[in-house]
Amino acid sequence: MEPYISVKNVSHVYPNGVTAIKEINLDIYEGEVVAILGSNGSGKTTLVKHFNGLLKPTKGEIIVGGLKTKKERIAKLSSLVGYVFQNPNHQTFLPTVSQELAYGCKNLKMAEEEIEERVAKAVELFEFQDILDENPFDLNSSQRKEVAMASIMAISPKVIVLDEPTTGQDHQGCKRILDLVRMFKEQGRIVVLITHDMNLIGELNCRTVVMNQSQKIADDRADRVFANKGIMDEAGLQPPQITSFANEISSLAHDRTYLTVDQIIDWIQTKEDIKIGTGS
Ligand SMILES: Nc1ncnc2c1ncn2[C@@H]1O[C@H](COP(=O)(O)OP(=O)(O)OP(=O)(O)O)[C@@H](O)[C@H]1O
Repeated sequence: MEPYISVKNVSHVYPNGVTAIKEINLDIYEGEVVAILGSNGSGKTTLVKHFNGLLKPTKGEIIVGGLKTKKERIAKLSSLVGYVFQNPNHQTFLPTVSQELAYGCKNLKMAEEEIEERVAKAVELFEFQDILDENPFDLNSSQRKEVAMASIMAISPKVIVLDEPTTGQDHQGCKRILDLVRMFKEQGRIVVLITHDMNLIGELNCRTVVMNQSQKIADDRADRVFANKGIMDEAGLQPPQITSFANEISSLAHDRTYLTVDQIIDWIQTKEDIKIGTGS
C-alpha cells in the first residue's frame, strides 16, 4: 500500500535561521492514528504544518494524496488535510455557529445542498442543535473548540490534524474527542494528534512519533515507546500516571506496558484475594 502522506528527508529553516525540523522521514497510511509527542519547541507543529502546505520544506519533499505540497496551493491541500488549531480563537470568527460550520465547505466552493448536508451531519454528531444561532465567542472554551473541530470535520478531509485537542476540555469533551478519533480511524481516514495528553495516547495505544530537538527519535506503538526509558528520558516525557504506577507493582506481568486504569482492573480481577467495588 502507498503511504497517503510521505515525508522525505524534510528539513525546515525559518527566515530567522532556526532549524525547526531536521531530515525527517515519515510515511503515514490510510486508517492510521499518529500521535506526535515531544517537549516544547521540539518541532511538532512545524512538521505538521507541512501536511497542508502552511509551510513548505526548505529541503526534501512531502507528498500528500499523490500531490507534492511544494507545488500545490494551500486551498487544494486544505480539502485533503484539515487542521484544527490548539486555540479555537484562531479559527472561529463568524457571528454564528451555523455560519462557522459552513465556512470551510463554502471556501471550497461546494454546492449549497452539499454544504447543508455536511453541516447537518456535524450538528448531529456534536449535538449543536441548540446553539446554532449563538456567537461562538459567547460559548465556553470547550464548546468553541468543538465548533472549530466540527467546521473542519464538515469538510470531510482525508486527514485531520488535531493540535492539543483535549486542552481545556472537560471530561465529557475528552471522551467525545476519543470517540471522534476512533470514528475517523474506522472511516479509513488519518488522524494526526499533537498532544501532551499521555492518557489520550494511552487510551488509543496508537502509533507514536517522538520529536526531540528538531529530529524524530522514535516511531513505534505507544506502549513500546512508553516502555523505552531511554527515549522517554531523552525527550523529557513521562508516561501516563497509571503506567508509572503499574511499573511500581512488582507482581504485575512486566512483559507488557499497562496504559489504562481498565487494564489494571482486568489484572486485579485475576487476583482472588483482591476485591473491586466492595469498598472493603
Ligand atoms: N514562525 C517561526 N519563526 C521562527 N522560529 C519559529 C517559528 N515557529 C516556531 N519556531 C521555532 O522552531 C522550533 C520548533 O517549534 P515548533 O512550534 O514547531 O515546536 P513544537 O514542538 O510544536 O512546540 P510546542 O509544543 O511549544 O508547540 C522552536 O525553536 C521554535 O521557537
